[in-house]
Amino acid sequence: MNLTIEPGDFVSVIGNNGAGKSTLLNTIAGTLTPDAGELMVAGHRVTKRSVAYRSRWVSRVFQDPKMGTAGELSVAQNLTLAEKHTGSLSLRRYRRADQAKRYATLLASLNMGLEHRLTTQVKYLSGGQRQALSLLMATLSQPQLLLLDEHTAALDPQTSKEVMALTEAIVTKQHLTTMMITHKLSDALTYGNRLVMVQDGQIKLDVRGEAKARLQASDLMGLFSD
Ligand SMILES: Nc1ncnc2c1ncn2[C@@H]1O[C@H](COP(=O)(O)OP(=O)(O)OP(=O)(O)O)[C@@H](O)[C@H]1O
Repeated sequence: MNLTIEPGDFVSVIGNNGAGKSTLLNTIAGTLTPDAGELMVAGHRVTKRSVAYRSRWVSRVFQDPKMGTAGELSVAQNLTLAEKHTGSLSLRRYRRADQAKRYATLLASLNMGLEHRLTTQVKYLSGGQRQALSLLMATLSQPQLLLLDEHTAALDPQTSKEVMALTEAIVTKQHLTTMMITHKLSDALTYGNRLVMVQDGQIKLDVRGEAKARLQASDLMGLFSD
């Protein structure tokens, strides 16, 4: 597979079960090391580097809302952890006294009522609230690459819509380079400037811009059955 993601790309990745989508994301994130080939992230050769090393550039939101947050910790404590991870001085230099106010402002932008739940343990949040928090935490550091691994698949249709709208808002506001695996063709068509279809470990289709905007679900269904 040879794939170059350009800065600012928002790529939807689709494909049949077993096509290789997760393997691709795992290889980029570093949970899988390829037998051959090379992987560059933000100009750095990271092929054999650990997940932790890459995490300064790469953030990930998983399908399972429990994966991106610490359930025993409060909403505020989770945000503090994410901030510590960013190493961002601009974020760190805020005084502790400002923290609650600043977190409330950040959380209010999610429109999930989380600004009133700062001291609530995350395990008591709904899946949608938890996934929105995961998204916020994953993007606090302004990552060079945001990986979304079917991050709305475990949510009900309405919440899934809300989290997708939130995703688009955050990605657009921060100009994040993003790869999103999804089985929802409508989401793949609606969101992002580029669509990649993976089949048998290869890129079967790679369309962007106008060509992507013209794509219909029926075009993709035809390719799935090829
Ligand atoms: N470390 C590995 N070494 C060799 N083959 C692997 C490895 N990990 C996964 N595979 C195989 O690669 C293929 C692609 O799997 P992958 O999980 O990437 O598919 P997927 O497109 O994400 O599917 P799904 O939509 O079901 O999640 C599968 O046949 C899987 O068994």
